Amino acid sequence: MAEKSREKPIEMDDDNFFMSLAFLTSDRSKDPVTQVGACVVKDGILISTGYNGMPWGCSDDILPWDGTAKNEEENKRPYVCHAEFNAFVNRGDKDLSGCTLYTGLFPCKDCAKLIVQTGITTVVYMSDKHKEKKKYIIARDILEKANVEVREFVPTYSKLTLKSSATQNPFTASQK
Ligand SMILES: Nc1ccn([C@H]2C[C@H](O)[C@@H](COP(=O)(O)O)O2)c(=O)n1
Ligand SMILES: [Zn+2]
Repeated sequence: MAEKSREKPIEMDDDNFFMSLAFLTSDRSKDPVTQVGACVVKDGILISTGYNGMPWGCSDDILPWDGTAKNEEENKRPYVCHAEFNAFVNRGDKDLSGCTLYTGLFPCKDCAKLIVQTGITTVVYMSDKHKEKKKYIIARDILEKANVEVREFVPTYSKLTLKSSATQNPFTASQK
C-alpha cells in the first residue's frame, strides 16, 4: 500500500505557539464584540489560560454585551472578568514570578497592576486597539514604571488551520 504523503511538521517558536493558544482560548468567550484570550507561560511551559467572561455563576444573558445600555450598571463591561485576570485566577497556587503573559489585547490598568503584583516580567500582546483610552495609557505607564518588558507580537504565519482529526497532526501553518 502506498504511504500517504504528509506535510512536513512545522517547528513553531514560543511566540507563535502561545499567541495561537491565546487566540484559541479566546474562542470560548461569549462576548460577541471582543473575544480575548490570554495564557501565562514559564520557560516555554504553559501555566494557565483565561478568556473574558462573566464571573462564575453569573449568567451570560442577563446584561447586554454591546455597551448600548445608558447606565453603566446595565452594561456588561464593568462586570466582565478580563482574560488576563481569569488566567491569573486559573493558575491555582502556581507562582507567576518570571512568567510571560501572552494576550490578544493590551492589558487594562487593573490587569496591569495584577501583572506587576504577580511578578510577571514580560507581556506579549497582539492588538492595542484601545491605546488612546485612559485606562490603557495608565496601564502602559504602570508596566513601564515597574520595568515589565512589553512587546507587540507580529505573527510569522499567515494562516493557522486547526483540523478536527485526532489521527493526524491537527495543525497546518503557512509561513509568510
Ligand atoms: N485586555 C483586555 C481588554 C478587554 N477585555 C475584555 C473586556 C470585554 O469583555 C471585552 C471588550 O472590552 P472593550 O474592548 O469593550 O473595552 O474584552 C479583556 O479581556 N482583556
Ligand atoms: Zn483587564
